[in-house]
Amino acid sequence: MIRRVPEGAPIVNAAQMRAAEEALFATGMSQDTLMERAGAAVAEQVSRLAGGRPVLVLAGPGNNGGDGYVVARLLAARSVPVSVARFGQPKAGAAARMAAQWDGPVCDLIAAQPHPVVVDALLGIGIPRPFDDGIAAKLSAIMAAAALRIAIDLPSGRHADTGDGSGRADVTIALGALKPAHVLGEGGAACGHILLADIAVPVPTDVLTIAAPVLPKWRYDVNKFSRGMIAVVSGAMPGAGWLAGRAALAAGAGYVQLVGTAPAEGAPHALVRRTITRATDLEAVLDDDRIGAVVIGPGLGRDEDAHTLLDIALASPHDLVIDGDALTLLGRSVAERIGADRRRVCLTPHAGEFARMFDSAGDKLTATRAAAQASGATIVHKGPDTVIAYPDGRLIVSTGTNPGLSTAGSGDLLAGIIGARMAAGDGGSDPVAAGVWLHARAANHMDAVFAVDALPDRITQEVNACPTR
Ligand SMILES: NC(=O)C1=CN([C@@H]2O[C@H](COP(=O)(O)OP(=O)(O)OC[C@H]3O[C@@H](n4cnc5c(N)ncnc54)[C@H](O)[C@@H]3O)[C@@H](O)[C@H]2O)[C@@H](O)CC1
Ligand SMILES: [K+]
Repeated sequence: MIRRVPEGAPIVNAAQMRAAEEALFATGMSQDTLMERAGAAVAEQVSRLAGGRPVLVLAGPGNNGGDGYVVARLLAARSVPVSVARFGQPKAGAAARMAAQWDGPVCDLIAAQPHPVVVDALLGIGIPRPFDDGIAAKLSAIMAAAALRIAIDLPSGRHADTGDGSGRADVTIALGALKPAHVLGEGGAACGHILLADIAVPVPTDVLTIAAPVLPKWRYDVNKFSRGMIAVVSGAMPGAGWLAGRAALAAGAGYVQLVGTAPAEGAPHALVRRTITRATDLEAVLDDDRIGAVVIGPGLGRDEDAHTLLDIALASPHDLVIDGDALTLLGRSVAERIGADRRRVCLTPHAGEFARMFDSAGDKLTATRAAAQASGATIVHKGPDTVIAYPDGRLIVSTGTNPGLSTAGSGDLLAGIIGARMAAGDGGSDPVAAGVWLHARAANHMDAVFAVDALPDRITQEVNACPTR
């Protein structure tokens, strides 16, 4: 499923969210005001999504439940048919005060009747404990009978920071900021579409969801080199290099050289083949200061020639996109060898490649950030949740993308697109994130099953639709 995830949205963990709320309370804002604000934002969305169907709000014991009581009251005020199923006694404070203001139909969760629309306000960013058997069974029956399940902040039972647990929703309305659970792994998928309710809580963070890029505007005297000249170093499986080169052209590069001892044949003819006799001949090809970026790794193989080609690419002064086999060849010595102190380097590992190069303990955000800081490279840690980490600590997460992208050749395209954007010059937004966005965005316009060969044309459409500056 392609999930809607807000672009450029802040992501914070539970502790950071609580600290942001506390900072606001310290300025004199009351918890009731904030809860009213959260409830109003959620009620607005629920009323739109419910389309007149009866709504059941499941209200838990904490502040998430408090939000639920506000939502019920505001929906009733809009004449939406709504009732509340209560789970546990609302805790003293804002939650209890909001519960006391609900004077509509209410029953215990265990006695709740199925409804077409269910609003899950049982648990939020508090640490969830598993529900006891009776409640768990009742909850799954209520959820199974619903046509639309809307979770407030998190599907109840999911841990905000890890996404672990068992809750599930069709739509999750995140309050104030996204949490790691909304974007990472199976937990992210379990949240369904994500909406962000702006409750005006300032959340300082350097972790954001990906956003549409701005591409650098061409100068009046633009030429094939200034648009971006890239060299794709092709190895034992030249088809992969061909895909990277084809995608680089599609993503706007002005001149793409496909270099190898056996480059792939076939269209497009704009792809310039530089067939070399021996791997060592790469040195002369890369001795060209018009080259804006070198892409190496797709289909490189791991034989002796592959080592030679990689050594020469690393010895060149060019910016690098390193993918596939080249990552495996670098392994644990990646930081020492890539020379990220004298050029831009982008590494594009999937989970297996990442584990061969870096310590992958901890969650994906933390591990990827540490790897970027240790290597000095920008890292695109691919997967259903792609995490981009910059050496300065910033993170960008791309998630919710068409799972049809999970096919052989997809990563080759991505390496080529990133290479093209890196070589396209400055002035736009970050070229690595731009590449990841274009790849995902193009895939989201395809059906579930598509051939990667068909993606480049769609990538070109996306490039042409991007604003420039
Ligand atoms: N902090 C604030 O001022 C605001 C918080 N908001 C809401 O408050 C939420 C966080 O509130 P809380 O910290 O109260 O956390 P929760 O609402 O997640 O509730 C945690 C409570 O549930 C209990 N609990 C957990 N698992 C249970 C189980 N299996 N059976 C029974 N009880 C269980 C815990 O012991 C704890 O008392 C946010 O997600 C958001 O929805 C919003 O109202 C905005 C303002
Ligand atoms: K919830």
